[in-house]
Amino acid sequence: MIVGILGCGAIASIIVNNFLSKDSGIDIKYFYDHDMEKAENLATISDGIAVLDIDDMIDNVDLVLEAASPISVEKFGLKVLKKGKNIIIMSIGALMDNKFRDRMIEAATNNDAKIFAPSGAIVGLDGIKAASIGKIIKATLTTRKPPRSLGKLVDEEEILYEGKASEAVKIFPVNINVAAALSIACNLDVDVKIIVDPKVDKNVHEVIVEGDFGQFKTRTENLPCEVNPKTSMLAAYSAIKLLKSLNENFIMGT
Ligand SMILES: NC(=O)C1=CN([C@@H]2O[C@H](COP(=O)(O)OP(=O)(O)OC[C@H]3O[C@@H](n4cnc5c(N)ncnc54)[C@H](OP(=O)(O)O)[C@@H]3O)[C@@H](O)[C@H]2O)C=CC1
Ligand SMILES: O=C([O-])CC(=O)C(=O)O
Repeated sequence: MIVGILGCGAIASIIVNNFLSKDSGIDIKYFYDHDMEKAENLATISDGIAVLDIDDMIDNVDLVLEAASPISVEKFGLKVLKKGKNIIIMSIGALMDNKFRDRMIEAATNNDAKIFAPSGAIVGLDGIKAASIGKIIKATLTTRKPPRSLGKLVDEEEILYEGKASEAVKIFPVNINVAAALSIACNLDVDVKIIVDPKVDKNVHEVIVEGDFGQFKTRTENLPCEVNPKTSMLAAYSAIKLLKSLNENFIMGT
């Protein structure tokens, strides 16, 4: 499987640095970023090709791994699917817009392509997928990040946002994709609280889900990426695991 990466920042670097073996049958070969230098850096590490024109990537791959921004999904997502190529989307916030999500799913269906959304920086999506077979009644997300992860300078804990996920992804497009993942998996516009807290040094996500199965609560204390503290290491690892699982014959978890 030939893969191209859209967006050559923190997540892409972790993927490239943890995916050097080509034994998996997956070849991460093409790199695109609006900063050509970033694409060239990753291409050099992985003996790949940096492209100036995204079509040169899409036309030559089986799958595009988006690790750029919600805007990039809006800009290139349909194009990838209409060319019959699969896509892994990290910037899941783009899919909170129901009309856009439906158009993406329609394009995937009509062109025999697939859209994958990794679990990213939260835990519990496996249980939510199982729970969604019954009825999910309520889901909440509380995200607590250090000031540097949210680009804030504060001395004391402060609630930055309290409301629905659909609004949260508009206000914090590169900080709360996890709320979109949770909402889409639960089929609910979940309640979100975002707290900036100078006392924590990790990106902490607490998820509570209630349904006819019972209730669960998960708490992830994520180490932020060195190069981009907004983003947690686990998010990049989830993309790598999903990518590898596409070529595996034994699938664990829902
Ligand atoms: N699902 C989840 O749980 C998580 C999702 N994410 C999301 O994944 C995405 C990638 O994260 P991360 O690697 O940390 O981000 P980075 O900012 O480190 O890297 C993204 C790269 O993509 C580039 N880029 C952005 N938009 C475009 C575009 N339209 N066309 C070409 N290049 C573009 C950026 O350039 P520039 O900097 O110049 O804009 C940057 O070089 C983000 O949207 C982030 O919010 C992150 C963590 C968890
Ligand atoms: O990485 C994280 O902790 C969460 C994040 O940035 C996002 O959901 O966009």
